[in-house]
Amino acid sequence: MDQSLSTSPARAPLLHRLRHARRTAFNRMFAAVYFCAILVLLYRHALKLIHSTTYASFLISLSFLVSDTFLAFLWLTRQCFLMTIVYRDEYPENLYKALLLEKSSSDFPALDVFICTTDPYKEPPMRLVSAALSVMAYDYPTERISVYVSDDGGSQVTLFACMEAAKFAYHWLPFCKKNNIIERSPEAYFATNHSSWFFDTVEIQKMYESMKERVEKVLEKGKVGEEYITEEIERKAFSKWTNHGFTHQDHPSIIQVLLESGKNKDATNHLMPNLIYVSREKSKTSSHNFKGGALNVMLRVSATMTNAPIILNLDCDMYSNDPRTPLRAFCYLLDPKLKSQLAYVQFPQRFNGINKNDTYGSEYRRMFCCNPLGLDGMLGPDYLGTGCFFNRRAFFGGPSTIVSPEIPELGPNSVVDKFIQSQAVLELAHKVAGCNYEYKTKWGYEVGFRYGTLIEDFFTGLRLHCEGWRSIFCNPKRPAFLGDAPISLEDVLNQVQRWSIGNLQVAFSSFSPLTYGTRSLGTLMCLAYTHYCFWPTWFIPLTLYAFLPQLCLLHGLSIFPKLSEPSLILYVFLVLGAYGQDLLEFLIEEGTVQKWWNDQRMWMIRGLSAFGFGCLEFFLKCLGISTYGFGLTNKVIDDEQSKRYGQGMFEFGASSNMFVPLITAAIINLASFLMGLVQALRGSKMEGLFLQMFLAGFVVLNALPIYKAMVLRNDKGRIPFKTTATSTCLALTLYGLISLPLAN
Ligand SMILES: O=c1ccn([C@@H]2O[C@H](COP(=O)(O)OP(=O)(O)O[C@H]3O[C@H](CO)[C@@H](O)[C@H](O)[C@H]3O)[C@@H](O)[C@H]2O)c(=O)[nH]1
Ligand SMILES: [Mn+2]
Repeated sequence: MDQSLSTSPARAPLLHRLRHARRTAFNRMFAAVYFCAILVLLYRHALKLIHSTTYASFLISLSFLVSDTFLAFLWLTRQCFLMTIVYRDEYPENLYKALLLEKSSSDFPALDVFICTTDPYKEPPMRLVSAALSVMAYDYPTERISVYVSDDGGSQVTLFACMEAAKFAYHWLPFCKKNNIIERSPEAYFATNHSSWFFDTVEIQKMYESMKERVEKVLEKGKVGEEYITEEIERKAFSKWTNHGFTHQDHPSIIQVLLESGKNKDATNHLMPNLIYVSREKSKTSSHNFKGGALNVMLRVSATMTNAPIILNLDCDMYSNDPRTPLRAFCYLLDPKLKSQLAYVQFPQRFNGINKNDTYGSEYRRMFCCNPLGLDGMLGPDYLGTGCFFNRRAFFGGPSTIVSPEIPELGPNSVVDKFIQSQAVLELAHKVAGCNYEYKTKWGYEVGFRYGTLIEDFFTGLRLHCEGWRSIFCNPKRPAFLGDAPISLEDVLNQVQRWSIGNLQVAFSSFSPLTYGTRSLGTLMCLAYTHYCFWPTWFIPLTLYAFLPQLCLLHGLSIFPKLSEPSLILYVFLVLGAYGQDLLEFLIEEGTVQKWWNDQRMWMIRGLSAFGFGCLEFFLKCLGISTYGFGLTNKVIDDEQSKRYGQGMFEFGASSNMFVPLITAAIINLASFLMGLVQALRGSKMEGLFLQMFLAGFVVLNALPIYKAMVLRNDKGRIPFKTTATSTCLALTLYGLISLPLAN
């Protein structure tokens, strides 16, 4: 499928390879044809608008012109992902030869890993423990690794879990290395089949289970009881929580070094990595900027303690499933030809435990796999929020312009020459973990994860591209990090709502011609897509297409071309072309037809719910009427719920407002489809209404699980009666409302 293209000179050992996907030529040709078809469609809408004779037909033509213009914009900006698709492979085995490394540990750069966690009741601490251990056990000089756990929940349970992880690491690290284990997350390893087990597995599994029991007991109690404290130093650490006035939203910074690589050794007398627990200062009077804020604190605290040139960022719900991952990233980050302009290497986000046909499209194949491949060929993928190796220098201005922070120790070139537990280091670390540090400092404006707001993710990427860096996307067929996806529709939609609010926030704060005026067209398209893909361009056209033609059908009004009209071909081409190309793209990236079907269904569902609610909430916030937070995705799984998920059933359950527009659309489409069917059976001429009926039928097909959950199911995941009733009332109201202009 692909043509090969070496990026290294002929005889030097190959570190990585770039392949251009052959289908780009087809994509380009298809885009040209499709573009012409869009122009014809818009021209047709404009003509109809000008020649409309009634008020109703004017309104209808205007709605179609507006929504198809939005869709055209969306299509146009999406093309940047299809024009230059590339794949990469890396060859870590050549790293030693290519870079003349002696395999002595000092040849490898130090690596700081940040793992974010927030709420131990939504993000099980054992999940965090597994994530941390999977990184601590990397096939990489252990003493060059420092793992920083960022606890935004300020919870002693999380600190306890980290202490337990440190103790377990004493056995786990040598066990993994001796037996050359692939899955170095204990949770994932013990869940694998017994063929990959060794004679000492049972013993270490016992240790793991007993650690798990302790952590879960402490979690249940909410605090660490006397019986779990074995050393004075631990008692001292936990005493911070008993201080008067300590709450999760209001407390001083807590930094606890749990393992120090110079001092701590494992069961086989090898050095351990550093493991540091950090809970930044919180105060009710200053905004903490959620995960973005946490990452900025991590950047500063790690600078004072280890200041590694390379940073890996992980969420507590993702673990590393390949112990050679750092070496893979270093094939790029240490490449002499690339390294001076390379800001980060992003690995794909892949998930475990997704059901057979991916009911909720939770793989986000397009966003996490397909799109970054296209961006990589152009200017580099966006930062996806986790599983990303950064060049620390990239946070301090462009490749040739360095922005030095006020405190020189925080700069990327500063060398830490003191022990991490020395008083000077700890004092500075506590200071820079303070909640007001960013206020009126260069850090607050120019350094760090710039958009330390609700959502930092995609946008850090944008900023780096703008300043002359590039980034790299690793092949999605070789995942290096795995996580769990939410398994209830409500959780999925809340997550998307948060993303859409974050995108809007950044779109409004940064998308100005002044900032981006000098960028290339390709960059602008990517910016536009990433900024706008989550809002009106989804939900306005979708809402229109899910309601208007069907309501008109109920009134017997024809608004699409008749079967005999030649312009029908245009409609068919536009719809089949878009869906067909999308399906193809999906299948090539290892998708299946059923998964694609569910994914396109989720596109509609998201468009009819989360995006609209996200927009609404954002504008209410602008008017000062509402406030929103980072609604964490729930990672605790209910057994019954997960059983239903396994069977591919939709999980509605809670009576969420988010479902109302969805169910309303489902009711209206079913009603209008049935109406059309009855009329057709009665023998009325349906030629003018055929396309509308077809559209309603398509929505009905997509909405089958909704009807089932409304009437046929009795389990806890069914749609609550209240939601069905509200939606029915809304459907009747809409029917009534549309009758008014049509009556004229
Ligand atoms: O105030 C906060 C809120 C969240 N987090 C952490 O942020 C991470 C992501 O939160 P999660 O609830 O798991 O969000 P998801 O929607 O599942 O995650 C996706 O979307 C996020 C942005 O919305 C990205 O940051 C993630 O990398 C991406 O996997 C977790 O480790 C949280 O602990 C914090 O550190 N502080
Ligand atoms: Mn997550």
